Amino acid sequence: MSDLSLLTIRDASVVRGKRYLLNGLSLTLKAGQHTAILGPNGSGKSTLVKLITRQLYPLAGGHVEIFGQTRWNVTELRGLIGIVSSSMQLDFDAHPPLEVFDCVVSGFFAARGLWKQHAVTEEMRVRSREALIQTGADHLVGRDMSTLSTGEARRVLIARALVHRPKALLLDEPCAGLDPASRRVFLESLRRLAANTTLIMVTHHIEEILPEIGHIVMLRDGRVLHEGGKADLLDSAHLTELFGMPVEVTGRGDWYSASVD
Ligand SMILES: Nc1ncnc2c1ncn2[C@@H]1O[C@H](COP(=O)(O)OP(=O)(O)OP(=O)(O)O)[C@@H](O)[C@H]1O
Repeated sequence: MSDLSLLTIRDASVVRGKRYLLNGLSLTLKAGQHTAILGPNGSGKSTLVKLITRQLYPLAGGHVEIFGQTRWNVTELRGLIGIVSSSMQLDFDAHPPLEVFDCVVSGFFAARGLWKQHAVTEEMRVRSREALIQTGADHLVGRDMSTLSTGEARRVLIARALVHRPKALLLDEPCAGLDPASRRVFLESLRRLAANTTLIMVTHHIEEILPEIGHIVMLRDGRVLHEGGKADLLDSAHLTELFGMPVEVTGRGDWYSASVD
């Protein structure tokens, strides 16, 4: 594992009105360190993702660094961290129609679909095909995005993020909207990606934490409540504290599950 910092956030606060969405949050993730960011509804997970994508900025004094860079543009960011959230999916669902392969290739142009001005090279096509194979979505080529199931569309969007060969993938609620069987199949495909890319999963379900993920960040009230190794943190006492009610954690092989009385 490399000691290179993938993400360093120091003393980041984000305020809306009188409310602190993030409250002096500090966090360092290392390259190669697969991580789950876990927290209840309203703990600040989406706000944290928006801070990384620069949809939001911290108050003065806060600091966000990605692979040692404090300034980056959107194009550079895609090569550093590929970001896929369930809300992004809505952008690709609607009109006009968008074919799966075009959706992935258009990732090179940060566009929704291909237009006359986009010069698609053979290398872009090769990389798009590779990315679709990596996520197990190559059989969907030819379909329209609006006809795909939630899980299928998410695989295509992850492939779209992978065309940039990012050093890390940030997956915001990657299993939202998936039934239990689809979720397990989808999680198995994410496990394969973990071999080549650092995964950062944002979730409120410990059932989604892949065996490959060893590092846990617990968010509550806009700050880091606990951070550390999976074996130390994924237990009933820590989850009860995190969610503010009795939670019973059970380990099943390399996976975990939680139940609430
Ligand atoms: N624009 C805003 N104005 C005021 N409050 C906001 C705004 N955006 C978010 N919040 C509040 O900030 C808190 C953190 O929101 P955020 O969406 O980051 O939480 P989350 O952990 O992603 O939650 P969830 O799991 O429900 O998606 C919530 O209490 C939310 O109501």
